[in-house]
Amino acid sequence: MDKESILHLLQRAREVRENAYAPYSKFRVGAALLTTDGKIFTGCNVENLAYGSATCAERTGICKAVSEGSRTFSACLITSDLEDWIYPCGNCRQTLAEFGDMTLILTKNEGDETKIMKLSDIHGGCFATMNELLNKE
Ligand SMILES: O=c1ccn([C@H]2C[C@H](O)[C@@H](CO)O2)c(=O)[nH]1
Repeated sequence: MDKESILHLLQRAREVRENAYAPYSKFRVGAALLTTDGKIFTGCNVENLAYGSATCAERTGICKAVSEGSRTFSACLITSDLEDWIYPCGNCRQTLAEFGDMTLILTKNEGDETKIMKLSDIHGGCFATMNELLNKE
């Protein structure tokens, strides 16, 4: 991916981070998903009093995209309030893996430094497909 496209995704993720509803954690996250046909879907985290049922930014973005008919992604960029790299949580890794081995673009709270990898490089114990799950011992 070229630098310009990455910076555009970063800008969109920073914008949507402003909409994070995070009164409990006070930790805002923004994600921007790029589809294989060039569309961008953004998402922020949306919390509620039952902490465990918060929706992460990445899953908000995936749900928006799938609801609008897009299921094939080439990249997911994530940004947050953290001064360090933000990595997707286990639930999000599994949700992203459901839709293929996309590129992950990790960033920090500010600046345009990126860490780029494939989801499969970090998704560890997650199963990529139902077949993989069923074929596992
Ligand atoms: O990759 C991540 C990690 C955390 N969060 C959210 C969930 C919760 O609202 C808050 C604290 O974990 O950050 C995300 O949206 N994405």
